[in-house]
Formats: sequence, structure tokens, C-alpha cells
Amino acid sequence: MAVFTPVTLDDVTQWIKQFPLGSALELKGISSGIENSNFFLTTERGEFVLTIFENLSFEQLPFYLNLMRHLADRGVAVPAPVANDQGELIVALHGKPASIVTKLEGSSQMSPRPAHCAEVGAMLARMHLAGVDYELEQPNLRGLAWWNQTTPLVLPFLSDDKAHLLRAEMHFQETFAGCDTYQQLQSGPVHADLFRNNVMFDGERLTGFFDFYFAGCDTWLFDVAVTVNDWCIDVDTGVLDEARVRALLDAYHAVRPFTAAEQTAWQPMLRAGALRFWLSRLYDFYLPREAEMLTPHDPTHFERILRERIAKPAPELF
Ligand SMILES: Nc1ncnc2c1ncn2[C@@H]1O[C@H](COP(=O)(O)OP(=O)(O)O)[C@@H](O)[C@H]1O
Ligand SMILES: N[C@@H](CCOP(=O)(O)O)C(=O)O
Repeated sequence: MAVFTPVTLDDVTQWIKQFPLGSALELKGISSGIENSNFFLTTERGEFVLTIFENLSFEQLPFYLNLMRHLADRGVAVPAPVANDQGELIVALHGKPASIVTKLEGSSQMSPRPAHCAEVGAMLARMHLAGVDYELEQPNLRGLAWWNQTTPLVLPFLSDDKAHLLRAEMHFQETFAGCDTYQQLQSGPVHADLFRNNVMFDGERLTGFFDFYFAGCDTWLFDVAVTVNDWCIDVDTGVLDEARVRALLDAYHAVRPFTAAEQTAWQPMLRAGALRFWLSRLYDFYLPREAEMLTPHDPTHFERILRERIAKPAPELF
């Protein structure tokens, strides 16, 4: 159940007048989210998604909403936030921050084939290029600094074997982040959570990336690694599927060619992408937030992926 703040059509009838969307005709709660209250909203101007943010504040939201607006304005397929007549993208509803964005067509593709991965790779490269002149800055809040804070919190819960892996990988990643090659990597706004459930497809046509609430500024290669670690694997084993990896990377490279430094950094970056989600899943599993409503994701999935990336080289970047 993902409608934490109930809203009725009556509630939005007056509120919607500040947006250039005509009258509200229908409002339907969306059951699948986990963070926010989301609704499909039909107005005289078309179909939209209304979100009431349950955790992010008015101060935190501008980075994400303005980024989506910026990308949409440059032709990247993302939900476009709609401004009210004051030019604001974030407006209070029932005392909480709320926004209206365009509705993407289609549904998530949970069993992707190479053709889907190629679409994702090409759109990801376009998104990175389109973000170059985005003016707001925010670090990836789930980057190395957060890994350093979180590691000591989860270590007491781990077996010796897992604790050893986590300590060793943190050491490896600290060294990697300090090396010359890492300093040469291009960076900018990244999605940082581009999993299968955060992309819409209509058949083999990608209709949009969404759920930008882990976005931040980080290396583009980190975004590619996170995406490959989800889109191009056998879900049961974490083993990379060569055909899907090649399709995603080649399509990305055709839009924004990878650099020699990125080629050198590719294997450690795949490990970084796995470590990031192993850590966040460990944290959510052992230290769940108060009133957490969901069964946490399985941390061992990303532990398996991390071990697999350490043991076997992945296909080359290009
Ligand atoms: N712009 C959009 N267009 C179409 N569907 C959307 C859009 N935004 C969200 N959804 C739908 O709402 C669901 C929940 O969205 P999500 O961002 O994952 O919520 P939460 O932040 O609460 O986890 C998605 O799985 C998707 O089906
Ligand atoms: N993709 C992350 C968790 C974030 O969940 P999302 O539904 O907001 O993308 C994971 O799988 O651990």
C-alpha cells in the first residue's frame, strides 16, 4: 500500500487551479511505490502523476525536480514536472510537499532482452550529456562518504566472512577513489538507481526513466555500472549476460564515447556499484527506519554480485 496521505478529487479541485492543466477529472492512488504517496491524475489537459513526498523536504526537493525539468527540456525521456502559475514545481498539499509530473506510457520491463538494454544505454548517455549544464549541485548522498559512515554500523551484524569482504572492499574502493585514473573520470548529475523498476517501456520503445530521488553528482561511469549490474545479469546468480552487457555498453558508447580512463576504471567501478547496494540493503535490513512498511530487499543478492565481479572480469567497456 503506497498511499500514505489520502487525497480525494474534491481536495485537488481548488488546488489544481494554480496549474495550467484545466480541471481535475479523475484521481487514482498508485499502490506500488514505497516512499511517497502517488496518484494518477487525469485533467482536461491529459494524464499526470501527482506525488506527495512523505520523507523529502521542501529544501531537499529542488535538486531532483529541477533536474527532471532540465532533462525533459533537453529531450531526455523523463517525467516533466509541471510548474504552477508562480513558476513553482513543488507546492504544499495537505501540508506536505507535492508535485505534478507528466505520466509515462507503458510499464517496467522486468525480463529485459538486448534490445531493451540498448535503449537504456543510449538514453543514459543522452541523459549524462544533457546534464552537463545543470546548475544545481548535490553530491551522490549514497557515495563513498556514506559508505564510510555506514560500514561500522552494519559490521557488528555480519559473520566473519562477510565482515572481511566488506572491510577489504571498502579498502579497495578508498584506494580506487584516490587514484589518478579515478580523478580523470567525467562526472555530472547521475540517476544512481537506474534499476529495471525505474524505467518504462512500451514494447521495445523506452518511454522514460523515473524515480530520481537517489540522483546526485557522481562519475558517469558509476551510473553505467549500477545500471549494468541490474539490467544485464541473471537475477539468480548475478552473472553478467554478455549479449545484454554488449548491447547496453555499445549503445551508450555510440552516443557518448567512453574514455581510456573509463576503460581502466570499469572493473573496480562495477564492484563499487555492487558495494553501494549491498551496503544500503544491509543497513535497511539490520537497522530499518522506524515505521518501515516494507520487507527489506535481500542484501545477499548484492553480496553475490560483488563476489562475482571480484572473481571474474566483466566484458570490456568498448
Ligand atoms: N511519471 C510516471 N509515469 C507513469 N507511472 C509512474 C510515474 N511515476 C511513478 N509511476 C508509477 O508509480 C509507481 C511508484 O513510483 P515510485 O517512484 O517507485 O514510488 P516511490 O517513490 O513511492 O517508491 C511506479 O512503479 C510507477 O508504476
Ligand atoms: N534499487 C534499490 C532500492 C531503491 O528502491 P527504488 O524502488 O526506490 O528504486 C535496491 O534495489 O536496493
